[in-house]
Amino acid sequence: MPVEEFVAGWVSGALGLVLGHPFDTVKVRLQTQSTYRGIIDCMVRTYRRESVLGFFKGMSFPIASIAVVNSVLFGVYSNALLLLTATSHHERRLQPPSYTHVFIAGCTGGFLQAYCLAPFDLIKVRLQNQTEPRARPGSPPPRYRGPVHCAASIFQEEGPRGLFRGAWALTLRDTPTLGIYFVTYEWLCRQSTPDGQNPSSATVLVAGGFAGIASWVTATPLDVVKSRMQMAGLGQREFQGLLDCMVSSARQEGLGVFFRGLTINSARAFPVNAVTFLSYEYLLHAWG
Ligand SMILES: CN(C)C(=N)NCCC[C@H](N)C(=O)O
Repeated sequence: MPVEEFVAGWVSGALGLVLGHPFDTVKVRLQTQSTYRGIIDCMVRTYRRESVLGFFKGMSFPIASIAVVNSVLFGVYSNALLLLTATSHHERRLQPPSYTHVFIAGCTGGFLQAYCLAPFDLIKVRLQNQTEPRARPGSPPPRYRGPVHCAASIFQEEGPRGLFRGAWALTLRDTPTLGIYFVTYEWLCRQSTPDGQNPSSATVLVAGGFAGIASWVTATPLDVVKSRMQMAGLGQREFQGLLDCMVSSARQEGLGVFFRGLTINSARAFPVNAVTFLSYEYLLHAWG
């Protein structure tokens, strides 16, 4: 089993993550808290109350976990294509796989990464939603003191299964949308690259960016549901399950609720995924 894809997936994912985390914090807050009037209001209030550090809350755990999550995604994707088409990454420029194979391999990568991602994503979302400024003498401490304390508290208060809160919504979000992600990327690369050649860096950047946008646009409704289910259990709203979360959110806030965070998600998706694909292709080429 080729391992380069796993390593390239890890490095490229980490670069994209640091770039996109501030946008991700604003998105999560818009999706789960109804107190903000929009993106700018959320950014201004976060900055005023928590300084620039507020945008980076909850980033340390994803950085640690991206090694597993992104390498599983890219590694499983590439190895699934190897199984389906009997071609390695380098051979695929001369013998491009069908879009059906790309979609199936992307869905497989998405499905498996969702299970690795679930507990890390839960902790990230819980920490991102803490709006308290950094601890000052006399001010009440935030509920979670950091990622390890957050994981331990969830384990104690909500049980081991609590760490997988929202995992089902996450799996439903990631399985088809990662198929869309890789199909969009492949399609855009093939449109602007002569047969048998490697796509240029500019093509990879644009195709990666639009692959990110296409996948996040389709992922946003289930992303909202996932974030809300992850925040349930904190003594706020409780849901009976995924369907209950969808129905009660739509009843109380209208159908528009499923598109919360769409703009910021798309704005974040372009640079994050442009950098992710560029570094992924670059590393595989360099090791080639
Ligand atoms: C729609 N979904 C779930 C994705 N496209 N996932 C791939 C993640 C890529 C990058 N780390 C990001 O956060 O955009």
